Amino acid sequence: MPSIRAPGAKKSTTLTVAVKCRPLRHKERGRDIVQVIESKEVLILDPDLSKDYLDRIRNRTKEKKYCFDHAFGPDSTNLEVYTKSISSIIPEVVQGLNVTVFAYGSTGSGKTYTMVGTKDDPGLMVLSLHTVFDLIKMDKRADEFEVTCSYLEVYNEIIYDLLEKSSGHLELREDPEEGITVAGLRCIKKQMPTILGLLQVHSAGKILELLNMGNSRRKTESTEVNATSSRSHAVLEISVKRKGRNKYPNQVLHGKLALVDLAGSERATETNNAGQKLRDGANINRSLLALANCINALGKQQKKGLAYVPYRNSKLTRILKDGLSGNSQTVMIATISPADIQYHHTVNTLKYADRAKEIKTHVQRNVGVVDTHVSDYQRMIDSLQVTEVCQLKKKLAEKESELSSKPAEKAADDELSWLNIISHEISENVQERINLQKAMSELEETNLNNRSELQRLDDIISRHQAVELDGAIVKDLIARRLVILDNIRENDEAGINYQKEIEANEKQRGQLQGMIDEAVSRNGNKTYLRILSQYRLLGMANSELQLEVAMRDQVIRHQREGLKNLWNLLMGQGLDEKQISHLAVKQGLRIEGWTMTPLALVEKQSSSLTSSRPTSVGPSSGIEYLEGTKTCDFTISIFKG
Ligand SMILES: Nc1ncnc2c1ncn2[C@@H]1O[C@H](COP(=O)(O)OP(=O)(O)OP(=O)(O)O)[C@@H](O)[C@H]1O
Repeated sequence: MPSIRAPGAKKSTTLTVAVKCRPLRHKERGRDIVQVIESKEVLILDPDLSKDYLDRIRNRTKEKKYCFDHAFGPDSTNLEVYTKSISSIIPEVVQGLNVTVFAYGSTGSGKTYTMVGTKDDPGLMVLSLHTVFDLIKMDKRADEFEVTCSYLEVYNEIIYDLLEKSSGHLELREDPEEGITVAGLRCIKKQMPTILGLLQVHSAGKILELLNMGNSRRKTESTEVNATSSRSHAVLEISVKRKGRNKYPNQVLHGKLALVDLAGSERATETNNAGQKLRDGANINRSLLALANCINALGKQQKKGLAYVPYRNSKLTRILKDGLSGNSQTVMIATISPADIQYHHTVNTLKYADRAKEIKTHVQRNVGVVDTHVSDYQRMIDSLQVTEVCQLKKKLAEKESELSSKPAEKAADDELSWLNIISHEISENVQERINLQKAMSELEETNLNNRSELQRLDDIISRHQAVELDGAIVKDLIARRLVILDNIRENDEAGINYQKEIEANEKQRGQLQGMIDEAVSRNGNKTYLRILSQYRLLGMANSELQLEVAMRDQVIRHQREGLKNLWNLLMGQGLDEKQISHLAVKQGLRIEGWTMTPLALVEKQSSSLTSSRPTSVGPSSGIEYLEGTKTCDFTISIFKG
């Protein structure tokens, strides 16, 4: 019997921010200027000792104080950080919720130490993994669990697999069911109670072994501040699928835990590096800049409503999208150094963390079904990418080494490697275009919502003005109207920039294509050309499939919207669960996952729902104007008929 899913309850939660100050190192010059007060406050003393009492009372001091959810001093262990700020939310992962933990701070401030740790002081990645396995072992129900683990790094805006010895470049995919995924990323799988899977892992210990191997593959460099500075952003993802044996047998709860060790947040110039290192710095900062922009926009969203969040501006922010805004309970660990020479970095990190406190996420249980058309489709594309394209790449490499062993063909060889680079650039160019087009359509959607809110506001303002009701209300509504207009203007400006980027991207595509066609027409090596054209054709086919997937995502989003309206309509009629189920049965439909009556649901979701009472417009507008509408959020999935 075909089925639809009942609306799921969403829980709004703010980002948890914890600060950890590392100990002053023996070799470190300078003075300790950080004080942690009552496990919540962080006081940064003025690094300039020459300031006298008078300067201080004239408020010329650079002393600063911040308050966070948790603050840990130099004596705190990783276990303490874990127990107080994370351990309570890890069990949610086993219950189908998403959790994201990321460490942010300047180079040498202790991010890797906190996330990975040492043998004597294991880090948050290790402690969380143990908890996940322990929780599964202790589970009393007869449910089946599947735990998979992947570990990647983003270096110079390229994604590498840390679980692969020599990983190629990996690409991001957007799946309407799974969210952002990385095609071709190696996943270590453990199934409980039956152990199946390609790569079997019998315990957390085995995964930890692989994790250590992955860490040793991370791109590190010696900077002036840190001898083994991580130049990349590393993301460990632990995914837990739980399949019920008795109730809803084809229902799967899918929780994800993402643990992120970011690269240093310092500016490239300040690490006094040059050449490749400087390029690393610029690219690391491109991702971190994008992250800062997203955090700003998300903070603004709490105050202003529908601000556009530019997740698409970097690989890192695309990967972290769910963790930052969407369906995730998120913890930020801001790491700082106590040294006076690090004052500016420390204050920058704390300012950033202070802003992040404002971010709200909306957590919802991820419920799926065992089999879906969508994931089949995605798997098909991934296998095309991973197997066929990889095989062709291998053949190409073989052919190239064969050619380079013949001196007479050296010129052809050079030409061929050049062609290879160009082919890769074309594929990157297509990816970028898809990304830009999606960003454009998201922007348009945001502005569509802004415009409809504007329309509603205008109607209500004119109604209020007509009957000359309370002037204060009209004043508030007009102020809100200005905020919305401001949002629309900013989004329109961002749209113009995206449009320009799309045009530049198309121009580059044309140039690359022209170069490759010319080179191919000049090259005489028939075998190579055959393989190359096959490779390119496959690459094109893959890109086209991706475009189709992007368009299909859009359709699914609209279907989701349609179904949401349908539920709103049903609930607006005041029907109860029994009546709706009865209607559904008559239509040959089954409703899955109903755990409470729609009325109870309406009450639970009081922030987004309205009954006959008016409700507020924006998250903090304090204005009430919507009348008599009921709305609710829900999830849908695609079922085989
Ligand atoms: N809590 C701590 N206790 C003891 N030593 C620490 C602690 N935190 C960090 N350290 C030490 O400080 C140094 C820098 O730490 P780490 O490499 O973790 O910094 P990072 O923020 O990851 O730097 P980068 O961004 O350059 O990779 C290391 O030698 C580490 O062992």
